[in-house]
Amino acid sequence: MIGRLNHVAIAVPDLAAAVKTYEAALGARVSAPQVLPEHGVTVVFIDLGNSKVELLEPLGENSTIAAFIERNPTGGMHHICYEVEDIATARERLMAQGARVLGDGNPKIGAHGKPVLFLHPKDFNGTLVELEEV
Ligand SMILES: CC[C@@H](C(=O)O)C(=O)SCCNC(=O)CCNC(=O)[C@H](O)C(C)(C)COP(=O)(O)OP(=O)(O)OC[C@H]1O[C@@H](n2cnc3c(N)ncnc32)[C@H](O)[C@@H]1OP(=O)(O)O
Ligand SMILES: [Co+2]
Repeated sequence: MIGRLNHVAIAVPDLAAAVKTYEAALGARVSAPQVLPEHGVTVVFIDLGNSKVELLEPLGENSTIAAFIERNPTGGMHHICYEVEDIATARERLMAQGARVLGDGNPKIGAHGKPVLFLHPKDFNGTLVELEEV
């Protein structure tokens, strides 16, 4: 079911500062920021050729990642995103296995304009898993 690694996401308290570090220290080519109120984050992507790094900063009072940044003030690894061919089939299989699909349980459109789902970290060895349909 899961295919390629689409991205690894790092939550940061200050996106502009993190972008500067990645550009200056790692020579990263960073995309323009995307403000995504429906996800409560602002994100940029670093294209690695075979995968991506997503840097994300809380957006707004009730950002989904506000609590994460409170717990990890300097930021940290936030989630891993695997690609799936069909998000509805993936959702059925996961629910049949008793995995918790987060939010209202329905896919949302993610930063790449594709449907995404999130799975509870407690069901995947402490790692927040995102699935993106490709
Ligand atoms: C840009 C769009 C999209 C894309 O296209 O790529 C994105 O990536 S959007 C990214 C932001 N959106 C999300 O993360 C949505 C899914 N996340 C959630 O629903 C919540 O963040 C959460 C996972 C339910 C956590 O909620 P939170 O309020 O932070 O805390 P809780 O107290 O409910 O946490 C319960 C438990 O889980 C641990 N936790 C929280 N976040 C993570 C994490 N990122 N990785 C690992 N573990 C995490 C938290 O520490 C709690 O553990 P205990 O204290 O042991 O109970
Ligand atoms: Co993501």
